[in-house]
Amino acid sequence: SKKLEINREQRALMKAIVDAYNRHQIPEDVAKKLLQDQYSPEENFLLLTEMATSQVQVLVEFTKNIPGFLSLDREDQIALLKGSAVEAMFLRSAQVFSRKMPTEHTDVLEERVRKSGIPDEFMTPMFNFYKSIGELHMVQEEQAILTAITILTPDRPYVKDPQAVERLQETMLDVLRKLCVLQHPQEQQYFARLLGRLTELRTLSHYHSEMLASWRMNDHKFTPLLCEIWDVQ
Ligand SMILES: O=C(NC1CCCCC1)[C@H](C1CCCCC1)n1c(-c2ccc(-c3nnn[nH]3)cc2)nc2ccccc21
Repeated sequence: SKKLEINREQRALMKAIVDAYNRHQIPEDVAKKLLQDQYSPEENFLLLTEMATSQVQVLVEFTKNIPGFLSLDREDQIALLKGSAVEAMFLRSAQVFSRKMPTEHTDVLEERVRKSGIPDEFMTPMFNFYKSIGELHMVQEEQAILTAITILTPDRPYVKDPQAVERLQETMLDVLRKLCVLQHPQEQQYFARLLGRLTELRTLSHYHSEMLASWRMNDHKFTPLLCEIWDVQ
């Protein structure tokens, strides 16, 4: 039916976002590194800050390709990036964790992350989120559009024109809804489950600054970009 069909304009929008998402992959795959060796908390924290720093740079490039983003107020663009960076990091970590790999690799990866130096009390919410993302078996279009929807969240702090952001987010939500029906015709509520993950993601990112502070080590060093984005140091 007309209602459900992805029209030409939406197809172009989806292509722009997926191309940007694929173009801006994380350079060095952290999963490969973690599967190779067990590192100390200090080395793991350094790995996290390196990966997170490069992911923020990738996120900025990806965001610039979201149709309409660059026509938003400049300060609102910064507020949206700052407000979504931690969520985008956990979403990308979940996608790295849920990537198709032999079961024993997933088990080793989970073990390495569990023993990395992250405080135990955050393991449950973090892995619950990773597993709930994994169970969705998202196609890359869905992953890319979900990341764009996370960035285009109107109620981030300091956004001056939330309506303009809401209009862009609604366009993305409409494409994602149609895509979900097409990709997962059996699962009635797939789209709703997908959006439910964004609520879980926001909750997980509330723990973030506390998580960072309680890594089992002293002297947490950050890059200048992370100090900006993570409000630390
Ligand atoms: O590097 C990583 N994630 C990058 C993935 C790609 C985008 C940028 C982040 C970290 C690893 C760092 C080294 C020690 C183990 C975890 N990571 C995390 C993770 C764990 C704790 C915090 C955190 N934040 N604040 N305190 N701890 C953030 C991310 N979850 C992962 C699941 C699968 C694979 C890697 C994963």
